[in-house]
Amino acid sequence: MQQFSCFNPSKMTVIVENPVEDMELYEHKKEIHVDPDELVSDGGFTMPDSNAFGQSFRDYENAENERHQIVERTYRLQHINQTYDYVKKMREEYSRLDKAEMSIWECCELLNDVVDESDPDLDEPQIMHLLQSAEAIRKDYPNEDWLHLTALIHDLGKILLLPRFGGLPQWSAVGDIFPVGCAFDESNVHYQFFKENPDFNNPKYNTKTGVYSEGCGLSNVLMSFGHDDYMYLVAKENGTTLPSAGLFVIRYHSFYPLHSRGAYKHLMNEEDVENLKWLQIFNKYDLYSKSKVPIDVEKVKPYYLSLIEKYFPAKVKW
Ligand SMILES: O[C@H]1[C@H](O)[C@@H](O)[C@H](O)[C@@H](O)[C@H]1O
Ligand SMILES: [Fe+2]
Ligand SMILES: [Fe+2]
Repeated sequence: MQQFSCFNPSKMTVIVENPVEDMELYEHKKEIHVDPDELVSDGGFTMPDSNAFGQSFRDYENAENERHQIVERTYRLQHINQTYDYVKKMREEYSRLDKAEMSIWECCELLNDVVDESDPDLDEPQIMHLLQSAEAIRKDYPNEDWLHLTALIHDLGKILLLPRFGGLPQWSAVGDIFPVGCAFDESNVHYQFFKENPDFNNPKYNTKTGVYSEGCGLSNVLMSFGHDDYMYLVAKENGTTLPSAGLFVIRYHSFYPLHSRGAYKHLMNEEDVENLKWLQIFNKYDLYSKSKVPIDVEKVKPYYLSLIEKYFPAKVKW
């Protein structure tokens, strides 16, 4: 894996958004300067050669894999049903944040009841995945506490599957994400299922830029609705002080066609290009920390509670 090859640890600037401002406008930003010496690109965390089932990671073709059919069904429904209109409707509904009030840690605990049917690499409770990815990234980037917290919360949006949060179907909560309103790129997994999406043949939505323009910036692009966008909305609307790179990682961590295959780059603006470097770092820990090695929750809990207190209000609207 050469995911770091494009990461140039020269003096980096991370933009922090003022949470009360409309972030789509990218105004009123504070800047944090990160010391590049703190950034260890390959330290304590070792990437495994195969996943917890002894197979290669992200193998969507392997019919021997018993989870294969469940995963394929999820993607089939996702690709057929996630249309431009559907996404607009869901974003409106979930921007209201009227489902619950609870702390970030309470939400982590809720993830124990969530099963993700899009993931060929993981059948552990989701809370383990949160802690495994956070602890893995902490090993290599000990001083970037915002990155540890970003990892801890990146998948919390999967509560969308629980009845209290709308009990959404798997295809509207998990899996890789992609833009709607422009042509679906062939690098999406199980691309063939898009042919049954009503937008596939709609000339408004099926050209390379569709309803967007070159370099318009990802924040102006509607993404298929799921746990990434929901958690981004929750973090932003509750006034998190996480830097813009943290919000970007949360919002696009499932955008594999972009961060791992380089598709849709024509929609990015300069700030996206900067933030993508962090996302590509993050992805290594998100994907390759999925294992059967458990984390002692009680031991690490005080550390994560301190980060939650630093970056979030005590009660968060969901
Ligand atoms: O199956 C996985 C899982 O749902 C992850 O949480 C998501 O971020 C990935 O993109 C997806 O491939
Ligand atoms: Fe995810
Ligand atoms: Fe994840």
